Amino acid sequence: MDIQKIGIVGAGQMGNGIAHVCALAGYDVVLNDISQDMLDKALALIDRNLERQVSRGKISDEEKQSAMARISTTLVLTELGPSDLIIEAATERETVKQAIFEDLLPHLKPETILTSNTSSISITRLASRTDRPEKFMGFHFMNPVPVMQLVELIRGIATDEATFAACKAVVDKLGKTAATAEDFPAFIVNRILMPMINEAVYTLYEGVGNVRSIDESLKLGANHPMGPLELADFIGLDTCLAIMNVLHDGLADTKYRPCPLLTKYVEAGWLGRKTERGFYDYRGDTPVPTR
Ligand SMILES: CC(=O)CC(=O)SCCNC(=O)CCNC(=O)[C@H](O)C(C)(C)COP(=O)(O)OP(=O)(O)OC[C@H]1O[C@@H](n2cnc3c(N)ncnc32)[C@H](O)[C@@H]1OP(=O)(O)O
Ligand SMILES: NC(=O)C1=CN([C@@H]2O[C@H](COP(=O)(O)OP(=O)(O)OC[C@H]3O[C@@H](n4cnc5c(N)ncnc54)[C@H](OP(=O)(O)O)[C@@H]3O)[C@@H](O)[C@H]2O)C=CC1
Repeated sequence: MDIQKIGIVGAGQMGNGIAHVCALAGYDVVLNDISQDMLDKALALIDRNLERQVSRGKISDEEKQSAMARISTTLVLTELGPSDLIIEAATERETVKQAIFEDLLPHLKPETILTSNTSSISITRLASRTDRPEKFMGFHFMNPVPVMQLVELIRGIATDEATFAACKAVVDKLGKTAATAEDFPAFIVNRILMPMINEAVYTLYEGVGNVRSIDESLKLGANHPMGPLELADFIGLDTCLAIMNVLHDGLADTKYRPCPLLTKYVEAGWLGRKTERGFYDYRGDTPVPTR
């Protein structure tokens, strides 16, 4: 299938990054969210991130302007109806994602491909609640989307080859690299990354180190670009907890139990950078550890 129009649901940090790279690659993009404020913020951020690429000589000002012109935003989910491909990037909660697909389906063309940017949730289960499980896939971008090279492609049990080939062609056109993963909880990247982040929170919880020493240890001792707690704040602590819960429930192994301290931060609404407080407090000029 020749994909030209892409509908993106959810204008948070992933949705805006996905809109950015799709528009830059020449796709027409309609970005949907339930909050006008999120849509406005997303457009402003895309503009800023494209400008950063212009100032570093990565793209021309003309390319930036055409990319911006290819993005429209809407609060009305049904306006994604004419899309050839849907990329759902709303909150990491299965009921939210199911409801979005349910509301969207009656307005879509029969050939439209459905995908989810979920970090962990079963693609097979999400697909089974739609009228087209063979045209449903996991399309998992990494954060920050304009910078990270990888896209994980996850087939559900029913996904057909034409759907996989169409999604792979999109990844190629974005100039990114596809890795295929089987549909098991959290796929490849988060199966490995999230237990490490959770272990860093246990290390903090048990007092083995503080926020700064834990992050510095992994940055200077293992050459990670960000420490695990800094990265958790960057991803969003609600998303990290949701992924650990999917691993714990789906694999039924206590080694995946979420650290109670991670739960406590989420309960406090300290979700990391997006709420300006998590393992660090971002409200001042420089991030200050909260422990
Ligand atoms: C949870 C999931 O489901 C899956 C996931 O995504 S897991 C998370 C995966 N992501 C990571 O692990 C990210 C780890 N961190 C990093 O790689 C780096 O810290 C980083 C790329 C985010 C920033 O790198 P840095 O060297 O500290 O910053 P900086 O020098 O300012 O940026 C590097 C480049 O990225 C660009 N950049 C940084 N953040 C950006 C953003 N949000 N949007 C667009 N461009 C951005 C910069 O413009 C710069 O570009 P050039 O190389 O062209 O100059
Ligand atoms: N953060 C990361 O590093 C990565 C996340 N992902 C995945 O991407 C998805 C999005 O994550 P992320 O962008 O970080 O999350 P954010 O919290 O930044 O954004 C989610 C957005 O979805 C919106 N939303 C919630 N419900 C609906 C709905 N019914 N219709 C439309 N929009 C809705 C939220 O609105 P509101 O705020 O008003 O609730 C919010 O704007 C998740 O599935 C996550 O697991 C994948 C890779 C990396």
